[in-house]
Amino acid sequence: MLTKGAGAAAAATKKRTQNKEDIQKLLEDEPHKVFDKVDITVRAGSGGGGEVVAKGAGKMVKNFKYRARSSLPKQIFLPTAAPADGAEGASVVLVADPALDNLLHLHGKPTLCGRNGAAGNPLTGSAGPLRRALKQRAVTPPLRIPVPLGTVVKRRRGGALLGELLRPGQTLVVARGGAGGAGVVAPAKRGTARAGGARRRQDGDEEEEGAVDDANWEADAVGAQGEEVGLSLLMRVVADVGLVGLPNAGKSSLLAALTRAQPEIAAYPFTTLMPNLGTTGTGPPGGGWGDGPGGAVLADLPGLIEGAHVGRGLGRMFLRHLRRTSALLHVVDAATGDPVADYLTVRRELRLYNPEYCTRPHVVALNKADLLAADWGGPARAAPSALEAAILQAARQMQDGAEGEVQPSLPQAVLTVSATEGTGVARLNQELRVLLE
Ligand SMILES: Nc1nc2c(ncn2[C@@H]2O[C@H](COP(=O)(O)OP(=O)(O)OP(=O)(O)O)[C@@H](O)[C@H]2O)c(=O)[nH]1
Ligand SMILES: [Mg+2]
Repeated sequence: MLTKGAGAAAAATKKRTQNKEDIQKLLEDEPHKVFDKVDITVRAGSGGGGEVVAKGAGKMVKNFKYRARSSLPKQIFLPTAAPADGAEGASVVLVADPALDNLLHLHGKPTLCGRNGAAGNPLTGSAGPLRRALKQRAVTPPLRIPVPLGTVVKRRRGGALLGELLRPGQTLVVARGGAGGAGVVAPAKRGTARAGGARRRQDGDEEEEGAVDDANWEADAVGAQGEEVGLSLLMRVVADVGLVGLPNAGKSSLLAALTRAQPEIAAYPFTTLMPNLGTTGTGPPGGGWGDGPGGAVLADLPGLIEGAHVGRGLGRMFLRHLRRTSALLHVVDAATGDPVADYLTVRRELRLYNPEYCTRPHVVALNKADLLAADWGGPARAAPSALEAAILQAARQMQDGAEGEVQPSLPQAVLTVSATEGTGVARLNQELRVLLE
């Protein structure tokens, strides 16, 4: 029986280790698969125990009013202070941290625990030090867990929504600390005599039978257990504008041109695996940028391909990150065979995933204009102005072709830009500002 139990325990440990290794491997190899969700368990601290003071406890102290030959006693009895309460246990609080953009730091963590409350103690515990100014309840600092903006918190069991963290610094208490135990005065034991208030214990065998009247008197002094909750955290990018387009269209390059962000840029598809955020400047048009209040937050998402709405490529995993954006910036590679078809592919994927997405106001950026100029007049390449017109035309056709319910929006502007050379970027910035107003 014992060996069997030991075997099961060893198996459980092995499984745990295996799980941990799996998570570690996943985090190293494919973090984009789990960057926006994690399951964690949090446990708040338990309350500290209340102080237990014997009834009539105290001590004899010198009576300062005593004068020779006065009738006052030389010593008087000083009862102990009222018994102190235990401190409340630490609550567990989630805090929206604008510096974070994923939930990877919470993977593979054991249960996150708040500290237990301090026991009631007139000197150091909940009653505070004896100095009056400091004599306040001891406070147990809560356990603060940083999460990125846009985190949705659900209870793992049952899936009840506990809250969302959208503003920087916003907090959400997910597990409350246990209440501290109350300070109690122990009932007098039978067979304990007091003389002059001082406690004097009688001999052994009498104390032995010292039964207590209320057998449960000590229960009040015990601190309550802290809450333990299993949570599912899900993050959705919070941004004003979402950058969408086929892989390799230059979305990350445009984000780098419009903001201070420094996303990875490379000449192959699916360079971007996790959303990158950046804030546009509010400086004068054309004259540099700088982050400041009022700047728009742009989110550069991984490339979309045909079938993304059913999960092809990085598909659905990222389409949902558009939920909280209020406008879209379509990035189209103007130097491909058919930029208009590329634009329509992305529009269609958006509509198939969520019809509401393609009704949002948007701007089209025809990127890589420098390549267009290089081999001007080639058979497959149209002049920028003709391309812009063709995109508008296609958008109108899509709008006309829509059946009833949802009207896809027309682009508010179609601009030819070059992310690498910076042409048209200042105008694009302006258009985005207008778009958001
Ligand atoms: N000539 C030229 N090349 C550009 C321009 N913008 C981007 N590129 C190049 O296009 C390639 C892809 O750029 P990215 O910004 O990584 O494209 P992306 O859309 O973010 O790609 P994914 O993240 O893979 O979806 C890189 O080699 C860039 O240097 C441009 O305006 N002109
Ligand atoms: Mg990219």
